[in-house]
Amino acid sequence: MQAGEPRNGKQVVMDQEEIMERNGASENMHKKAGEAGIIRLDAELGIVSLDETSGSLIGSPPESLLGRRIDGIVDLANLGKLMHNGISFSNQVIVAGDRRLACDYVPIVEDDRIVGGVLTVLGVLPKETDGSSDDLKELLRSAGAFMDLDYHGIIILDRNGTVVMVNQSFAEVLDATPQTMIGKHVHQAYHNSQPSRMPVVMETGKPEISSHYMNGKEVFASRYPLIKQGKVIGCVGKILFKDVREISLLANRLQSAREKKTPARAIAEKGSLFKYDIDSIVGQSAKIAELKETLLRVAPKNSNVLLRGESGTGKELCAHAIHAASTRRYAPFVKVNCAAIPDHLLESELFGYADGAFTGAKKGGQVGKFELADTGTIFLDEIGDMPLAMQAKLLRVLQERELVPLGSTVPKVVDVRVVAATNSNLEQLVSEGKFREDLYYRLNVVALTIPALKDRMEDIYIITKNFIDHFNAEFGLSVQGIDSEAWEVLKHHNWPGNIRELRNVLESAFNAVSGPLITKENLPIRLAQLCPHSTLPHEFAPGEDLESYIRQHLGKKNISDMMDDLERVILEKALEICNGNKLHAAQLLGISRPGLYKKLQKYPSLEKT
Ligand SMILES: Nc1ncnc2c1ncn2[C@@H]1O[C@H](COP(=O)(O)OP(=O)(O)OP(=O)(O)O)[C@@H](O)[C@H]1O
Repeated sequence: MQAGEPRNGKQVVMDQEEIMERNGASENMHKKAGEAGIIRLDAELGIVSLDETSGSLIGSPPESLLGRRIDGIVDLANLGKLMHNGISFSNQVIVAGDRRLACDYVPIVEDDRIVGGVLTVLGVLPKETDGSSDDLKELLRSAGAFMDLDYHGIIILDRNGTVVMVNQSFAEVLDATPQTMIGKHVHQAYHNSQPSRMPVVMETGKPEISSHYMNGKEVFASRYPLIKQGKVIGCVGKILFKDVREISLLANRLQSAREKKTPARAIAEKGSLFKYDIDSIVGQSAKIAELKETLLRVAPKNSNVLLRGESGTGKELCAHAIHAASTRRYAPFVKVNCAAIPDHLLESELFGYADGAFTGAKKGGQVGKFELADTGTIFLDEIGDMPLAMQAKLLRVLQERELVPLGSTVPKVVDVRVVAATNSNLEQLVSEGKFREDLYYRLNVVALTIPALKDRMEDIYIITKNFIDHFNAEFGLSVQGIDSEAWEVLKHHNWPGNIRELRNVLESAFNAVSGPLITKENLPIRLAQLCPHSTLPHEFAPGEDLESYIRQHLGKKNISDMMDDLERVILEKALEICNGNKLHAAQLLGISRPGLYKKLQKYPSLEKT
């Protein structure tokens, strides 16, 4: 259909009503419009129907407008492009003759195709705004198109201090709408706020950037005088940060990334602010590609995530990646290892305590991890080891989004996304009554299983290459790779400790390597022993006869080293019997969970396996 050609209004209107209902546009638009005029357009911006109000607001009888293109009747400036591209806007200005009209626009989409749109003419803007200079009017027309799309709040004043343009984002900070602000002097348009600095900026002609209290919030804003041929014609203000705390969070992160030499420095130089992000998950297997895709899909949502997988597979790394790909990325990421904290300290660690809550408590109390993670992400590692009493308290915080610090009666509201991880069989713990079923369902909203290294052995090459690069930088070496005999050893191992074990093996090889390639001799003895033709002297290993070990090493190793060998084997065996469950292993060994963690720190290859 050509522009200007009359249309069969009735038929098209009925179709569009139907489409609008489906798009959810109709009801909202009418409600919002009140006394406003409604103009329905087709895909080429031709007028399909319009009401009396639109005609009188535009200043022409409706029948003289029907069938014509809207951009031939009013000056849409850049808004025309948005409408053509199916982008909605609100409270933008179009010019009809000498009238400036405030308008909203919603496209109508059917089967992913833009079939038309609804332009709501909200009203004629007050005359005083027309006191702006021609230069300012021109600027406003071209500014209109981008202002509504800008995340930052933007406001424009004319030389008299009258608001001539303001976007949704800015108005939201004041709990207002652009329509209620436009036409008012800036001092009347702001409520519950510090007086605007923009009139001052127009007086001095000097831009300013500073924090400002608006509607009870401290924002960070810039203001620039608009100068044409040496004359101030208005002022533009922009809210750069809607909460000044965002700035210090960002600055702290940048600072710590700058200070650290490796690996955060390297990551920062790559252009990322985060310790780890999705690119830190190395692997080319289909399993890892699928995992990364899922991580990126769930990251922007706010749902709790449960990461499952054997120890050392990269659950913590994935938690970091989720945080870095979420909208919470500039807020804190706080990790809590539920198994490593003694039961009686866990509550105060998570929720904090008030002044004088218990004997020995710090003066002034202490902020808990949940509060530290406010607006960010809390990573609850080893959630399966959380004591039952604590599980009930955690559930309450997840449900009510508020916590009460130990010894306090005042609840605190927290906005925290929970990513939990476990290598325990939670379903079994639930059936044994050791893990609350309701908490299980709360955490299990999105469950992701990280594959074990043995199930994606094709990744071992690229992960090894990455660790070699990493350790070359850390050790100041230039190791080229791994010789074929050493590769045989790595490939025959079944990696119960997964990537963490591979990393530890390579780190220990870097301590031993003397040439360009890592050899079998540079690998830990217990690994090299797997190779059938090993000639290396062996260490005490599980299943070995204790007496023959002692005979072989007496006089070669001191007693403390031999005790360490023995301790390592005992710990390894206990963990194996308990399927890696540290709480059970600690009970079996007759020590506390934190005590077990302390011991495991002595043996890198065992730590957390
Ligand atoms: N895909 C990967 N690419 C590179 N490094 C990885 C990968 N997965 C894990 N790592 C590294 O392996 C080590 C162990 O990872 P991580 O701590 O995330 O494992 P985990 O599953 O949380 O372990 P645990 O269950 O014992 O807490 C870390 O040094 C981590 O950076």
